[in-house]
Amino acid sequence: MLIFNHQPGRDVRNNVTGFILQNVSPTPRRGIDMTQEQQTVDLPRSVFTGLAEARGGAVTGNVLGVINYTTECTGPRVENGRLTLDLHMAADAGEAFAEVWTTGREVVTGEHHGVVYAHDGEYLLVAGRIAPAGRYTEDTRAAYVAALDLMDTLGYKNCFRMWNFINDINADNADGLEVYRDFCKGRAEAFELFHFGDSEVPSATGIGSLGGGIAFYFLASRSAALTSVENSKQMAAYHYPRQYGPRPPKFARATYLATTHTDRRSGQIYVAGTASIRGHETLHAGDIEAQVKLSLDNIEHLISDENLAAYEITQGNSLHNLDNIKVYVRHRSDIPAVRRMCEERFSPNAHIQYLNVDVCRADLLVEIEGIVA
Ligand SMILES: C=C(O[C@@H]1C=C(C(=O)O)C=C[C@H]1O)C(=O)O
Repeated sequence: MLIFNHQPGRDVRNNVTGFILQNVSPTPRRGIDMTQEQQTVDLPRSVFTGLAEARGGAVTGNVLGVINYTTECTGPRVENGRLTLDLHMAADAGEAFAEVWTTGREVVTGEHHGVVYAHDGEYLLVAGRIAPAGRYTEDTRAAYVAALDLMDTLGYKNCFRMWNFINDINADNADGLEVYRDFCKGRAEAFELFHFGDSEVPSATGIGSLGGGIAFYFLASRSAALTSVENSKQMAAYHYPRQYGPRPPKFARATYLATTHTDRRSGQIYVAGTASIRGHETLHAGDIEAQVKLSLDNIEHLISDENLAAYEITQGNSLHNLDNIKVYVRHRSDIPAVRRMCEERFSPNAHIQYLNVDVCRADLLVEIEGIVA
């Protein structure tokens, strides 16, 4: 059973949640384990490639997983020994691409309460899917619980990045609640069950998709050092006021991942989906160019030494250090203008994918994410 949904006589929520409540201990999730303080670990890598190349094994090294941004949502599954998830994020085959995650060690795959995973002793990739439904809170909670329980069970407690692809993200659910807000409720409840403090939630993307209910994939580490980073010019999403839904979106603006607990100069920065928001408000409704500019300005500030000083991180980053970039654009006709503006500010060597999907607030036209690697 690889898709979460409610069927008469089989209540995934009660099964999974009941199991968890007996097993979760209320200990802090993170914190420096002194035995690990000086330990050095490698950092995970991802590349964008064509679907056929990813399938044909053109990517060398140990593959943690293949995420296909393609024309239908299937999986997650283990295919040719690799965790594979197909997301419905492309209108046709010409737009499709694969994101391949690689690691330095041998990878083992498996399945746990409906989620599929791959791990190498240091990093865990876990993927799941929730079937299309009239309501999502309970299935989201159950699916997240399965994934978070897996992290605890296998010992990958440092979850540093989550991606969520939500079909009909701005539509109303069966109760008149926006689907995105319905999803946020289930996610917040799952984090609560696992005693995640607000500053322990990972960076994330919560974005529209073209079909398939809700699909997700998460990355977690066993011993890499992790710091959640906020943007001093934006309100932390987990503090958004009630007007944005019954439970706020629980994610960090970025996560800083380093090879040792003392390294504050050469880590990776996983930048969450970033939009035209200051404080908690959407700015420039209806103006695509102004929204692109503010999204880029937000990322530029987020990864700057000025913002990172609060975390004692000094890397001298600019937008030229961002790579593995995804730009989500609500209206296809806006893509040429968005592309031109992004190319002006990102490095000419950056790998950038443009996707035509809805964004989590009806007034947002664009959103951008990436990695300083
Ligand atoms: C654009 C925003 O949120 C979006 C939704 C997210 C989520 O719910 O996980 C994470 C980042 C963005 O994809 C925002 O609130 O700034």
